[in-house]
Amino acid sequence: MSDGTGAPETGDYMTDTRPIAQGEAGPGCRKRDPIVVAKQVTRRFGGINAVDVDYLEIPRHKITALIGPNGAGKTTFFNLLTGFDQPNSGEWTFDGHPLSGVSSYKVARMGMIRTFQLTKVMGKLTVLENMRLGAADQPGERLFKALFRNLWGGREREITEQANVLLQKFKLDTKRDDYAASLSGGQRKLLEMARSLMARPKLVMLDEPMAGVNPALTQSLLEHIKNLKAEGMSVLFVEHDMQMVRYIADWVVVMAEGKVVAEGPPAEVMKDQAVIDAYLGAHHDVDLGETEGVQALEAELARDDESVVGTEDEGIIGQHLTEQDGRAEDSGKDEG
Ligand SMILES: Nc1ncnc2c1ncn2[C@@H]1O[C@H](COP(=O)(O)OP(=O)(O)OP(=O)(O)O)[C@@H](O)[C@H]1O
Repeated sequence: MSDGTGAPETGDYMTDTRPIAQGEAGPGCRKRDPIVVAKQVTRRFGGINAVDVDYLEIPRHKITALIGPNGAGKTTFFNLLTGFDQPNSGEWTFDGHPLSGVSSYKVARMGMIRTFQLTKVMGKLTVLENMRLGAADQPGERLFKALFRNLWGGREREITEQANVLLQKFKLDTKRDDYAASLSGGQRKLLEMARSLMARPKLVMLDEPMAGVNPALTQSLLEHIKNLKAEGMSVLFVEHDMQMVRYIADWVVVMAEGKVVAEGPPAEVMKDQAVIDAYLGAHHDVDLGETEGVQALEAELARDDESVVGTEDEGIIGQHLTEQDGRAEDSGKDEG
């Protein structure tokens, strides 16, 4: 810290301790440096207001968790921001550029890349071929390629080199010539994350990156997410597991019934009454901001079949419950 304001040395995003919000944290609060600004974004399915976000800014160079109970609208909001779905109303900008109505392909080219809850790697392509598909301007089989073979040949080599570096980082280099279908669920998640980096994104959006991942790979995924920030990217991720959120998120946005009901640093947000109400219903006295609080909640939920925190087979809380029930830990999910 050179200037005493908490601003990082150039490029050191891990040590930036300046407040993320301008002023008090709360739903729709302004950020010091937003990368996404969304206004009055709505999406209805029949009579359901799946997304009804009045105003939201996503901070740049930070890891933001988007949490909320099942059906809160998190995935729909991801789909809207990235052009995979169209809103009924609303507008948003990414890095200062208006993005509403822009196709998913163009959104990706502009540097906003997402992964999916269920991975979308191509099983019949090799790991390396999947990686090459992720490059922003991969030449493919265009006429130009034939005409300017040397030029494209150089770019193709560059893409392969970039893919090899990433595969090594993600410890998938020994699998590079294997079909993606042969990878475990956790390895496919790693591949999808590695592939998303081929386009050199500014914002990486991860939809439930930890779900179904074997605990042995969870730590590695968490470190990779932290590394994205260390390398200057912004991250927005959906996660049900509160421990994970507390471990890596700088900022937490809470959705319930399509709306943003709370925002703030993880420890504070998890004490927020609106969050507790949205998640816990009757369990008002439990503090999600502390490990002991989570344990107390586990014990309480174990006695209450109706409670929903995350889903039955996802997340630390869910895992504990299934263990206590004497059922398999990874029931029915992809294993890592
Ligand atoms: N294509 C669709 N058609 C009809 N309803 C939909 C569609 N997609 C989502 N919904 C509804 O919109 C609401 C929000 O769903 P969404 O999947 O965005 O929630 P979520 O917060 O991502 O939930 P989860 O944590 O379970 O993934 C839900 O009521 C859901 O049933």
